[in-house]
Amino acid sequence: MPAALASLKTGLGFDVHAFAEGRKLILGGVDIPHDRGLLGHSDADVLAHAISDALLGAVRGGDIGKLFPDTDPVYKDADSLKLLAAVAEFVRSCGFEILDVDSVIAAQAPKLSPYRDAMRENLARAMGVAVESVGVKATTTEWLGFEGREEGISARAVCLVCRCSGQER
Ligand SMILES: Nc1ccn([C@@H]2O[C@H](COP(=O)(O)O)[C@@H](O)[C@H]2O)c(=O)n1
Ligand SMILES: C[C@@]1(CO)OP(=O)(O)OP(=O)(O)OC[C@H]1O
Repeated sequence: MPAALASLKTGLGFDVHAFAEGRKLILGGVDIPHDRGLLGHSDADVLAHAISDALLGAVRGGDIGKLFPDTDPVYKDADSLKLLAAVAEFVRSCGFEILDVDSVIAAQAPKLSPYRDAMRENLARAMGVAVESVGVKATTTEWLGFEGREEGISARAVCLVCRCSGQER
């Protein structure tokens, strides 16, 4: 196998947060108007968390809770884009470059497509990659499951990273 191919790693991330009254709905760093927000120790940005876990998975770096424990008051109401930026730095410190990220949010409501590009721009900036390297999609679950009952939102993400130091790209 060519060395460049041998240095590619994939990552998968998944996260869920429940809706709660009196919380902001922050997705991909965008404050989205809605009657409820997501509950969490941090700002509960389920999309930023799924992408963080995908990146950590790719470099076998554990998961978001290992890096930023939800028992640590430092992360109370934390801006998850800042956590994602720290994860991206950790990925680079392991010798990997972030090549590509794709994601999907499962939410019955609200309609998320108007915020897609703002989310992509925020996430790309946080990770230090081009906006073209970041995909964000949304789907309902056709009223099925906890997302369909509007009890919460889930997000899934995949990424591709490359150990590029000293190798041809
Ligand atoms: N919260 C959501 C969910 C979906 N979308 C957009 O609607 C399209 C159709 O969704 P289905 O679940 O009915 O397949 C989807 O492809 C998204 O473009 C959305 O914006 N916000
Ligand atoms: C992000 C962290 C930060 O303490 O808290 P939560 O907002 O509860 O989010 P979760 O997805 O449960 O991940 C754990 C934590 O790392």
